[in-house]
Amino acid sequence: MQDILLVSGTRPEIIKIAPLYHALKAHTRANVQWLHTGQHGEMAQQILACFDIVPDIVLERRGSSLADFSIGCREQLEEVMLSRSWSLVVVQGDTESAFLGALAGFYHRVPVAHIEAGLRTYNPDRPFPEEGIRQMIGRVARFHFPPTPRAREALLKENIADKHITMSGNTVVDAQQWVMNNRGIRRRAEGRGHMLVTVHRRENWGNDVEEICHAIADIATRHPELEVLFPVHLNPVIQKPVRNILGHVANVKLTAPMDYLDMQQALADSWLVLTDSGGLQEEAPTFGVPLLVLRDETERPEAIEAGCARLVGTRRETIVEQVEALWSDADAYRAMQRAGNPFGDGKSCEYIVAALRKGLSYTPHNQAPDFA
Ligand SMILES: CC(=O)N[C@@H]1[C@@H](OP(=O)(O)OP(=O)(O)OC[C@H]2O[C@@H](n3ccc(=O)[nH]c3=O)[C@H](O)[C@@H]2O)O[C@H](CO)[C@@H](O)[C@@H]1O
Repeated sequence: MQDILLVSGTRPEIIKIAPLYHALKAHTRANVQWLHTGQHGEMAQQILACFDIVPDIVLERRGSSLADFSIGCREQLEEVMLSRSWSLVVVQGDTESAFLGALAGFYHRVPVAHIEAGLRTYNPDRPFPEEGIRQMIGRVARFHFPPTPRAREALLKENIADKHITMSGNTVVDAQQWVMNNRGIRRRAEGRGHMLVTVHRRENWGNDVEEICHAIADIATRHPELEVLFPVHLNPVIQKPVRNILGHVANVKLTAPMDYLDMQQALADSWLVLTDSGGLQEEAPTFGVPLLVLRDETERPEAIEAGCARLVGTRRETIVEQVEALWSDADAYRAMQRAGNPFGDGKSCEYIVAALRKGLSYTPHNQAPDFA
């Protein structure tokens, strides 16, 4: 029996690996083991529960600094790697957990599969440290699953052999389909719906968060009939300015971070999304909800090119102008709504399982593949 190790650490990783876990369990005879590194704690448990996943291995988070977390995680991963003869390690994205999972596979000569491969800004400072981590995982992975043609091109330019690359779309869309099918998520709002806002990225800490909040206050004041829903990240760097600037605006509802199902429901019920989140850029088009990206650049330009999102940056006046433009121009709004989702068709896991089945059957210690 082939033993496959799925490594997760943060909220977005769990969301994007969850549908693959279910697909591998349903369509192969492999022994699929879910490992959680503990990088995100309580928030991770919530998301795992949404997808009916109980991790097989949970590492103990040692220390609060990234260095301490890394050292502890590396040590414990070493024990896990030695505990059996793994056939494959699967990592997703660009976190420390993904990097350590990939490194563990690499050192033990176990093939590494990288989901959401090939995202690039080629600016190691933005996003930091993700851009560097993505590139490093790309160097050690055997199977690369870029979500889009652009991501595939980036990998080819980095001299990764075509035969090791399978363009799969983003599994985030599979995750959405899973909750639509299994949890009944669908649009329930009547009329326009609310404006959903999230901000958490490091690049926006400080003055940019304040500018964004002032813009939201301006919009909410001009349109008292528009409800603004803002799940506020727990980081005090975000909490403080958001509560100071928006805490008393009547039609702005500040909430705790939402669990994944509530977030998908909130997304489905939105008129417009304002965010610096990567995941939401990929998710909003599934529900046909236009999105404004509160950043100066994005490693997901596909949404901008497809027309379902606009890059607006963090200047107060520009944000207000862009929201007003969509408020008053029904045609422009509809065009964004109808652009479709450039990140995937909900079949990414099917493509990934097929590619792994083919690829793994050639590795020497897997003479009799268990992929049925
Ligand atoms: C540079 C970059 O782009 N990096 C990305 C970034 O990920 P991100 O920006 O997508 O992260 P978030 O916005 O935190 O998560 C999004 C997911 O969470 C759900 N969500 C959100 C708020 C909430 O209240 N409840 C929820 O359920 C939401 O629907 C969505 O699915 O960092 C990760 C490393 O941490 C990286 O791997 C990832 O490339």
